[in-house]
Amino acid sequence: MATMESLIGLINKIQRACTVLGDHGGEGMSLWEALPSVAVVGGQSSGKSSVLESVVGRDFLPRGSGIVTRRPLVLQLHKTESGSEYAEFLHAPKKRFSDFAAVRKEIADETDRITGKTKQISNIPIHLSIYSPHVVNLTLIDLPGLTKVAVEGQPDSIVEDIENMVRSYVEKPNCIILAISPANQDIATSDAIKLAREVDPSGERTFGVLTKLDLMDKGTNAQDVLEGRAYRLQHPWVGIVNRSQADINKNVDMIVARRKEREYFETSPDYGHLASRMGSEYLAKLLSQHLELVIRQRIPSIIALINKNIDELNAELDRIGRPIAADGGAQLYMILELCRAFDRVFKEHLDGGRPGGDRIYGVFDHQLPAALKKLPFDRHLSLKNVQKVVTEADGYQPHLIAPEQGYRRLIDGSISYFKGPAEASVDAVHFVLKELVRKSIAETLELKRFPTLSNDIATAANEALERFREESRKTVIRLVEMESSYLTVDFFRKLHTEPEKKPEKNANPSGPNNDRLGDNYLRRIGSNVNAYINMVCDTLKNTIPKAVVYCQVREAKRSLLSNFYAQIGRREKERLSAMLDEDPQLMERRTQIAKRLELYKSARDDIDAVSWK
Ligand SMILES: Nc1nc2c(ncn2[C@@H]2O[C@H](COP(=O)(O)OP(=O)(O)OP(=O)(O)O)[C@@H](O)[C@H]2O)c(=O)[nH]1
Repeated sequence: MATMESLIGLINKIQRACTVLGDHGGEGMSLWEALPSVAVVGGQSSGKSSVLESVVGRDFLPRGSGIVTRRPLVLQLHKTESGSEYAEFLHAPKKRFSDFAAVRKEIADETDRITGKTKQISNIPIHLSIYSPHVVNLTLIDLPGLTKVAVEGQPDSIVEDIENMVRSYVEKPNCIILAISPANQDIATSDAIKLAREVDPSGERTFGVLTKLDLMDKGTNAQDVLEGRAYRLQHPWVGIVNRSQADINKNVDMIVARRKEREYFETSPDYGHLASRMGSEYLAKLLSQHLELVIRQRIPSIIALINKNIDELNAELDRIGRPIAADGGAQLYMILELCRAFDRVFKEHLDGGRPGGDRIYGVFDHQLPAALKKLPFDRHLSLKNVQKVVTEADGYQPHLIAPEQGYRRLIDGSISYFKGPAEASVDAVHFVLKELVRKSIAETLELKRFPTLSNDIATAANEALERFREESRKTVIRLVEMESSYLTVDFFRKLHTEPEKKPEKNANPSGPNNDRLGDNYLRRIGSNVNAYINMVCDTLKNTIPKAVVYCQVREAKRSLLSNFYAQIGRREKERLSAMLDEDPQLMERRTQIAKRLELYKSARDDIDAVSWK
């Protein structure tokens, strides 16, 4: 069975972790909200600070008129076995305060650091731990005193602002409310009770504390309240006698004050019968016991919440990737793995599974045939041009049988038109591949966290594609030039054996010499060349795609990153780590997650250790 003190000490640990994590109960269910805490609530001058101080047993809270507490003070009391007392602030973790006057000054200064010297308030808590053999383990939250009027220099809204801030703490179901009311005021007018009733109507988490019993009018007493008749709460009321202002001015020691308080109750004719259940020491014990009960009830849900947080953080860590190894070999391995991941995605685009590869087929199936169709052979093989080319080719001696040179020039001229569509196919496929590289990088999840490496891969892949394009361009141009360099002889031989068509009736009637360069004759040359070019076109329509795929697509699949691999293999460790440079925001996020994980895990270990003891 866990001991009470270890349980509360444990909760203190978790609460400190929450503050480190900046988790002071924002949106959603935070760990902070899952843990019980004790908030001290009361009107101004109700004796709030005095109660807190006597529970702690030390003078340390700033005093003054008006609103002194302008930020919540989360006060964690740690009982030590022996030794000296000291205090520590979370915002100055290395500094131990053993002078409590300095603690008071630090609270005031730290308040001003956030709120400025104005009398504004802030809901960011100050975290103070006090280590002492004279305290019980307890976490208390001191809140600004509820007020009814704004003092000079404060906006009118301050009354409401304070009430809202106090309410934001006490309305949490895990908050135990220490409602301070002065005995010399009618309990019906108590600000603390009013607010407590509003947020905790059943009274199960409200502890009524009645201060200033010694200041009541002679002949009156607070038995009605303390015995629960005037205002009923589920927990018994505790009466307190704090130091008077005169005691404070005389620097009456806290220990002495406690003794005097004890004596007051023991000797009081009104409260003697209640003495064992009165006073600040009793209040501290009562609170600890109640906290133990609440914490014990909460352990399963706290563990569940921590586990949920751990799972979420782990999942996020998986998503953004684990930290990078420090040694060169491991980094090289990692780079190669990332390249391979990219390569896999890229190949899926080409081979199917991901879209994009089909666009290459589109180039061959639509773009190339359409471009071939548009070639201006009509113009090139028009009667006029045929005549011009044939005549020019003959020079000063007209041909005798067949215009051999004329044919060759017409064919050469026509074939050279194929270079355009051939090169356009090369370029079109190049752009498809380039786009696929871009897409593949974006789709390679593993690469997301490495913008530098992504860039390097993109550059290397694009350089390779550029080389393939050049090679492919040379190859398709060569294919076209091969067509000019040696013609298909059979085609022309066959032409020769075909019977000549009879000239049409209204054809050119001029003599044989004239007929040699007559329209029919030229038309025939044109149509022969055209037929030959059609045959070449059919061939190229098939061979250009083959060349393009061979030089560009096949190479991209085989060796897109080959040069890159060779380069990085030679690289120094420094340059490798530079390549694995991550997005700084991501690195920051990972560090944060790691820190949170560690805190949650240690909180969980602590809980496990305590709850199974
Ligand atoms: N005689 C006597 N005086 C008390 C008692 N409790 C508080 N006082 C005095 O009442 C005054 C106000 O007490 P504080 O403890 O400062 O009250 P507070 O609620 O913290 O007030 P603020 O800090 O202004 O919000 C001080 O002068 C205390 O000495 C008590 O039980 N008996």
